[in-house]
Amino acid sequence: MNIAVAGTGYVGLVAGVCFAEKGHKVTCVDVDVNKVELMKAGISPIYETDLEELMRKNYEAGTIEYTTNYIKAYEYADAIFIGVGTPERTDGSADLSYIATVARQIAETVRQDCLIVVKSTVPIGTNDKVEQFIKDFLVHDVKVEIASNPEFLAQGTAVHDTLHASRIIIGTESEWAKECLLRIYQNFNLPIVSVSRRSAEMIKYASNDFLALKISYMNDIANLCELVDADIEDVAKGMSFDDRIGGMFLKAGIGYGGSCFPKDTKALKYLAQKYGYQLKTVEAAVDVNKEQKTRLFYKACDRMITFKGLKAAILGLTFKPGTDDLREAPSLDNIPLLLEAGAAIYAYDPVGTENFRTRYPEGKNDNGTITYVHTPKEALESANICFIFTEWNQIKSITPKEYSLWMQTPLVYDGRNIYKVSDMNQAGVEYHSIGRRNKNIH
Ligand SMILES: NC(=O)c1ccc[n+]([C@@H]2O[C@H](COP(=O)([O-])OP(=O)(O)OC[C@H]3O[C@@H](n4cnc5c(N)ncnc54)[C@H](O)[C@@H]3O)[C@@H](O)[C@H]2O)c1
Ligand SMILES: O=c1ccn([C@@H]2O[C@H](COP(=O)(O)OP(=O)(O)O[C@H]3O[C@H](CO)[C@@H](O)[C@H](O)[C@H]3O)[C@@H](O)[C@H]2O)c(=O)[nH]1
Repeated sequence: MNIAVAGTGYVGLVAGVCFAEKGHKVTCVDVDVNKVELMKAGISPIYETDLEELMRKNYEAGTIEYTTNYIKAYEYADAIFIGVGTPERTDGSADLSYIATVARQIAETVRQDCLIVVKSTVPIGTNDKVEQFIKDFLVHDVKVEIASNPEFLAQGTAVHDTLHASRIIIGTESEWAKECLLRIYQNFNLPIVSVSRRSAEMIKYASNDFLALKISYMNDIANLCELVDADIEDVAKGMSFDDRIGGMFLKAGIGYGGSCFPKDTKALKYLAQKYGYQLKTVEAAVDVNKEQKTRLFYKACDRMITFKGLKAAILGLTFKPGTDDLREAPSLDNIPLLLEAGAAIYAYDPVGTENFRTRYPEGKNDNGTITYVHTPKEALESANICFIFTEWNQIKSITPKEYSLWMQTPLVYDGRNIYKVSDMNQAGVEYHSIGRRNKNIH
């Protein structure tokens, strides 16, 4: 089929490339000229495993193209997928302005019957509004219908998650729309769950918020573990054997970040409030996460008399490994606090440094300074304190002994529970992590 995709971020670009890979003719549209030029040159504007290879393969085969010319892309498309952002507004609600812009552009350009598929995460009822909006502004006498097809990929594994998705959710209001989506996904050979549009929109939020809740629950239990001298890693392991609980997303740490969990929990909380309902579980997940993110910093404050002039090694800036994305990363909560306290920060991240530098330029920031380094060793050498924010392999491969060899004071605050407490203590490191008591400190 002839498919257009609006937005070439994590969702739009990966969906477009995978549709091309599965035999469709795809045109990816973005308003960002630089992104489009990069993609035409075979370069992915986002850091994702396997993406560039598939982009090049399909571009050379002529099954995918990139453009800023939405008119050409939309006018004779059989289906248009919308994958633009729905960021958080200051009140927690989802900003639908990008969706509205694309909807208007579609209404004014489509010249043949067309299925419009909303892949972006949108509040329940948005698809209805998009349909009405497009019909209100439709220029040509054609049939348009809206379907919901939320996306479940995770960053860092986006291509794999799309080609091997656990399920494809299609939310439609007619047999025509359903048949069309079934045809689009025919070659993916994946389980398809067909529901109403509103249920599909809810499945996305309910899934993300459940995972966020699971993480916050484990973080809450982890904090209690520290008080009662239990070990959260052992607790999670013991829980994971129960199939009803499952082994995934039980990892306690420095709180969830990323472009989705933080905003989607707040958006559902906001939506519930709008209907006069208090979504207490999700609210609790949000509250726990907020405190979790700076818990280690405040623990360090209890231990230190000052950060002024001290060398603080920061290992990991991105919200998770496998991505250069900094959205809602714990580093963004903690580094400003350390700078305010006067620390001399030496930050290492294998791919996130350039993005971080645009927000915090090298040199003096607030009362402190920040220096970006190329290796963990440069960050750790002569350091007085170390914070681990991301569990990159390059960071996991630092041995406990190296901390005590390289640092002036081997004092480590690990937000990802990378090491065994006993290994760190044996190596002479004062080690603070999440949900596990440092046996050397009472
Ligand atoms: N990032 C993820 O892992 C992920 C996973 C599942 C769902 N989602 C949801 O998918 C949506 C998109 O997320 P993302 O992370 O891919 O966003 P993103 O910010 O990475 O990309 C959005 C893209 O849309 C482009 N754009 C804006 N207006 C446009 C227009 N009028 N026409 C064409 N392009 C336009 C932007 O230039 C940008 O390149 C959000 O609703 C998000 O919640 C994201
Ligand atoms: O046990 C865990 C698992 C994850 N995290 C953290 O949770 C955040 C999100 O991680 P992850 O879910 O792996 O990454 P995302 O790319 O944000 O993907 C989530 O958000 C996407 C956007 O909606 C969804 O499509 C995905 O299904 C969903 O996993 C990160 O900060 C992780 O460090 C934990 O703290 N403990």
